[in-house]
Amino acid sequence: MSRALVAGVDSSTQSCKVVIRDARSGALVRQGRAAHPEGTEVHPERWWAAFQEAIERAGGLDGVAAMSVAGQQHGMVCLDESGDVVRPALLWNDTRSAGAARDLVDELGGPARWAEAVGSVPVASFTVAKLRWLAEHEPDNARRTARVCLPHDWLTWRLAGGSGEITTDRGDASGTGYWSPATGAYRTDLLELALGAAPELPRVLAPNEQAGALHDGTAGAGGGPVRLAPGTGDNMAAALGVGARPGDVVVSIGTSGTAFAVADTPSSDPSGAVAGFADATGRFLPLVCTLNAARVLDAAARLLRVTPEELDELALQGPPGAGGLVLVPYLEGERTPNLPEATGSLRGLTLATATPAHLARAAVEGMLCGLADALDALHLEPRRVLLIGGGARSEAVRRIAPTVFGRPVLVPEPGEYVADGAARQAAWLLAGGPEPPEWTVGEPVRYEAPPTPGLRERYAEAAAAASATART
Ligand SMILES: Nc1ncnc2c1ncn2[C@@H]1O[C@H](COP(=O)(O)OP(=O)(O)O)[C@@H](O)[C@H]1O
Ligand SMILES: O=C(CO)[C@@H](O)[C@H](O)COP(=O)(O)O
Repeated sequence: MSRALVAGVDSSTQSCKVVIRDARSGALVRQGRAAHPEGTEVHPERWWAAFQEAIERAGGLDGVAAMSVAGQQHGMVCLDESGDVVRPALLWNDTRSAGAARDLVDELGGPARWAEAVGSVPVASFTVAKLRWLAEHEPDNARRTARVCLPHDWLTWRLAGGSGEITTDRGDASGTGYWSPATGAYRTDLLELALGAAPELPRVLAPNEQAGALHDGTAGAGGGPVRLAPGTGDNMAAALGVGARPGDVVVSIGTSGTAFAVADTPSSDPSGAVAGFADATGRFLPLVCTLNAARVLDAAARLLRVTPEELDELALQGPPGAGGLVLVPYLEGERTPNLPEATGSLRGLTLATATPAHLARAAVEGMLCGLADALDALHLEPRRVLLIGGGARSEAVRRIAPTVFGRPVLVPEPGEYVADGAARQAAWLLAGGPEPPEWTVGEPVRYEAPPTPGLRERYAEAAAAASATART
């Protein structure tokens, strides 16, 4: 009998990736990817087109028995009574809803009230803030909105034929700002506070509950329809894909930078730095997110007119600390710290530091300093720090990270850990049982180096100056 395969999808900010793996062992069989459009508002049909292209590049779904979709968190997908998309989705990195988030925090009585209600204090990224923006700026679209869901919910629903019930999971629901990880229930009062109405919300599935089946009649392995697992947010899927255990902190350098940990109990941080998310297994996922990660390196490479590999070489030629040159990487505003209107800045420019090597080094160090602050905000003493995401493919990032974090980092073999986590979720649907099936993840490579003296302090000063400018 042929072996059963599972497909895992990562519909993230910049692209859609598909992996097809053996359901039992987790061995990679084939994979594909396709780009998403630029910008912070995207019509969901563009994700669908990229998904289909990625599946085709992965050689189709032959032999696949179950599939699961992980997606970028928080994106606001509004549907009307007929299931048509009301307007392009506003993505997690669209900061137009910053004022709406501030208003919502005030209206509920301050950040502590939100942290208590839903585990997180909303900033521009959260769906709840985007819905308030919609109510204020596009009241006709707000009125037309009969259902609200998230990117992975919409793709899963579309795969099942685009009619009937929409579903979600605990992980992604926890990024809306109107679902509580601690109680496992929606706070429709907060949805109403934001939108002035309570459109229908996706049903929150248990971690290995079936979301439906592939609509187009594609027969799965064994002749039955391809079964759909609940799917989840991309960070929750990454935790599953990399096999994160209590005591691990995962630092992901994708479009966003995230630092997160698997926890047995819910968290709530009234400072707003740590989002108290749920994970994809029934546990919790405290997470700190920055808006500026791998694309800081893309921008530096563009400025210097070099390839990513050449940027790595330059950064590794530059002296630790970049001779005092500090790049504060708020290129898209920032989320943690919450400075949606901030811009990037360069400090410490002298004749000596005005070289490509110094700038490349400062870009890598500045981006990593933002993530070091994220790690600190978790207030954990991690057993392991695992580095993943597109930016972790950079040799300079791997070698410089320990000098900034002040601890060794472990880098798993480069891979698509979000899509892998989704595939593991699909395998869990097939296998049943209380825990996902054990898949072997290769031994990570350990990078170790002494901390660079004074670097974090200089960054803190430069970031404080950038933040003071943004607040005036
Ligand atoms: N070798 C590399 N060096 C530096 N950055 C890289 C490298 N490979 C990929 N990246 C960066 O990774 C980013 C994409 O990471 P990914 O985790 O796929 O993002 P997302 O999931 O948010 O779409 C891009 O900005 C890309 O430039
Ligand atoms: O908003 C968050 C986490 O709260 C982001 O991490 C998004 O989920 C987008 O992820 P990437 O596309 O950068 O992986």
